Amino acid sequence: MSPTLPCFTLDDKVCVVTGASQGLGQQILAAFCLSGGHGAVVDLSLDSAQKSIETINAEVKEKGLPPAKLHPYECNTADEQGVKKTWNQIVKDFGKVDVLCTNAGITGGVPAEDYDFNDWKGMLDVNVNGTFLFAKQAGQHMIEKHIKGSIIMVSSMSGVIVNRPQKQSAYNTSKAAVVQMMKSMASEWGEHGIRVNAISPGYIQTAANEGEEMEKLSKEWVKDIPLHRIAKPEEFRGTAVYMASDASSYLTGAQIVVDGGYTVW
Ligand SMILES: NC(=O)c1ccc[n+]([C@@H]2O[C@H](COP(=O)([O-])OP(=O)(O)OC[C@H]3O[C@@H](n4cnc5c(N)ncnc54)[C@H](O)[C@@H]3O)[C@@H](O)[C@H]2O)c1
Ligand SMILES: OC[C@@H](O)C(O)[C@H](O)CO
Repeated sequence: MSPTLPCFTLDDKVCVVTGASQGLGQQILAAFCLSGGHGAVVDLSLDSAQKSIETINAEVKEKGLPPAKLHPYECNTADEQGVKKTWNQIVKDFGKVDVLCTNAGITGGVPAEDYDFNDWKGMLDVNVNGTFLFAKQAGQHMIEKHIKGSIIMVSSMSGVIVNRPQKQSAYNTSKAAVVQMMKSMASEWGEHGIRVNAISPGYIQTAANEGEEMEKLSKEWVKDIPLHRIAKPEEFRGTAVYMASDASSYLTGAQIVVDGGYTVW
């Protein structure tokens, strides 16, 4: 491997990533493990979390790097009791947590005038409440154990702009809320040396954007993207490692929008 700045290392850091069975979350946890970290895969199914671990381990091995310690956890991030139980188990298994990335999220939407209230609440429950529940556990743990940790919230460019042409008011609202949550927690926990930041991606080639309808939409989306393409999930690895590591030791309360330029207009 080529040398890089030592401050980017995550040697022996324990990293929890929610929704890490696939897509962006899997790439973020893989990046942490390739940088020396260990971690927890939190997702809705134990089976998919285990498969994700196998994929990450295979890449770490292929690159000749030291093996990462990885454990799967089945947890709905919107379930308060489930989150507490999972968090306690993670701390029992690893002894501590240095990095949390709240990535689990759902997408989709219908015109606002037709939005079923239960669907609206369901979106906010996962994207906002699920983020809060995990961040709260991490904040408590890091304060109590005097860990100068890093919390990374996955928001979206949809928290900054309104996407077109698809109508997704609940999703956009949820992602804007995540940014304010991130800033609020950064302001409260800075005195403990805990940093809280957000990655706000543009369109990524993941399962969330697959299917015939999405194919059609993506032809519209690329017209507004200066780089003229949808991102690959691995293109967020660098930003995640930067935010998790000492490379970003003075960064808190910040949102990095990684969107191929979509929000320049
Ligand atoms: N794909 C994009 O274009 C895009 C753009 C901007 C932001 N994002 C955000 O990135 C994050 C990851 O998206 P992705 O594209 O990889 O999606 P994805 O659907 O491929 O993966 C999401 C993962 O989260 C898990 N998950 C969903 N709800 C959960 C819950 N309640 N509890 C635990 N796990 C849960 C899923 O099982 C899945 O493994 C989301 O927060 C999404 O909003 C995605
Ligand atoms: O499927 C649409 C979503 O991926 C979403 O709009 C994304 O967050 C990009 O803004």
